[in-house]
Amino acid sequence: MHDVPKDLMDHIKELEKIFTIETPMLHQIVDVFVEELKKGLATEGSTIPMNPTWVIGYPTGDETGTFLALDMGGTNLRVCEVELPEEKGQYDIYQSKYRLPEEIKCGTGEQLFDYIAECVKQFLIANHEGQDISELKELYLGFTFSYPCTQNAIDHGILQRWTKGFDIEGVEGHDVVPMFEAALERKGVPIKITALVNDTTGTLIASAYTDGTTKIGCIFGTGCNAAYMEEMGCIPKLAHMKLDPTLPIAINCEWGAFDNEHRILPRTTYDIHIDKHSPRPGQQTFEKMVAGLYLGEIFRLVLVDLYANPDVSLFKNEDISALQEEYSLDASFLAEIESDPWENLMETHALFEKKLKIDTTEPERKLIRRLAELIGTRAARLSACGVGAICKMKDIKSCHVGADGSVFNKYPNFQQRGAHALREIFGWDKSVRKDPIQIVPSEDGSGVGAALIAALTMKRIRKGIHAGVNIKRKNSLIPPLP
Ligand SMILES: Nc1ncnc2c1ncn2[C@@H]1O[C@H](COP(=O)(O)OP(=O)(O)O)[C@@H](O)[C@H]1O
Repeated sequence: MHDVPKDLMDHIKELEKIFTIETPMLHQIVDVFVEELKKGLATEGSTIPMNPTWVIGYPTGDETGTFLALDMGGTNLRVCEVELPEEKGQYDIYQSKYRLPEEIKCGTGEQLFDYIAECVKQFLIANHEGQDISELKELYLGFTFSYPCTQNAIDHGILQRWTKGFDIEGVEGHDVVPMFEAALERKGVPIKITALVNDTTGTLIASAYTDGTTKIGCIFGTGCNAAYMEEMGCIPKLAHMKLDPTLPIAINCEWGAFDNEHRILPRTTYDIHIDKHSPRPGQQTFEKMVAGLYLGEIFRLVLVDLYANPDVSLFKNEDISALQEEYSLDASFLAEIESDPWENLMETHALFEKKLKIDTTEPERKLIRRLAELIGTRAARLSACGVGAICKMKDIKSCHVGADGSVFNKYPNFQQRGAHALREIFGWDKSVRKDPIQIVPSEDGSGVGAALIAALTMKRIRKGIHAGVNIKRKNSLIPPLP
């Protein structure tokens, strides 16, 4: 970068210092992460909640039939119909995508559930032409609701708190399943919610269905989270239930809350700013450093800060009012900058001109590119710490980690950077020809995974096997404990 003026070069160095996570820090973060995962298994209400999902074991292959899945992500809403045939590992999927309007994310619970019930209705009308939808009583739905819930049974979930920028009144502290079922009833849609599923658990189950070496499911999208299969005997907080200690149960970690106490993560002033100005300050510390929702905002805050710095000549004589708008850039903006193949970063020039009406110089673009790399690399390396921590805690020596989400699938080099960090965490050198633990693109967890979990649940119900603590919920499909 010999053509970059000294003031910009100095600031690139400063940014490198604050955003780089060196190998020793990776190790320290993993160690604290393991402690916190264990605390979550031991005690209710820990920082990392380690929520039992009541998904008991992996699919065996004899789950068959047609199931619905509804995926309420942070950005989109998707309705799927999944056919599971006789052959294990196979499926057919039909789906429609709907945008979640911004105003819904800050409205009321009734508005939210009415909106998604209407999407389900429209999907059924389109996919069951000629059929009366009020007759579709035999369809069962896996509801992928990817927000931290306390689950006492698989078709039950009390929302602990909204994440990913949602702030909908009247839902936190309530069971979301009856709220959604009431909305379906209002719309005249008679389907039953068989399972409330987190996208991470769906990813774990869907990936394990087609790849038996899968041990962890991860999401790197609007938010960031993971799920894995735990033995009941390793969950002290459920010991009072006196269930078979060998019973496998999927745990939704909700690891986005890691380090809410600020013990270890090297937060920059920009991370602190994001937290302070978020709807939930003090929560989701890890997520706010790695998830898609925040990467663009971290990037934007750094540029605004440099512009205001009299010692730096960045965007001088430019109108930066578009850049000053909060959350105006998302992770795809950084992904585009990192994908620019030209030495003079001419695509980045066009991007800034089009999106922000800023005419950039080549040295400015060098700083911009380096900043995007630093933020994207930090996110991938921190994400690898979470994967490393689960593997260390469970003494997993080799496995596939099924991963999904636009950041994982579309952000350039995210996968390679994560793999590199895992090599540093586990100390694999060049003599290890194939990484024993690999994060790989998953099957469709929120669709196929949720449908598989609905199928698994129906199989257990038909066999009369109870899963979950004794709850009294009107219309619950789960039989109470004998
Ligand atoms: N091309 C892209 N590269 C990197 N990140 C992207 C890209 N497109 C979208 N994103 C980010 O991914 C997030 C959405 O994640 P996604 O997995 O698509 O949905 P959801 O989390 O709602 O299920 C957004 O925060 C957005 O910033």
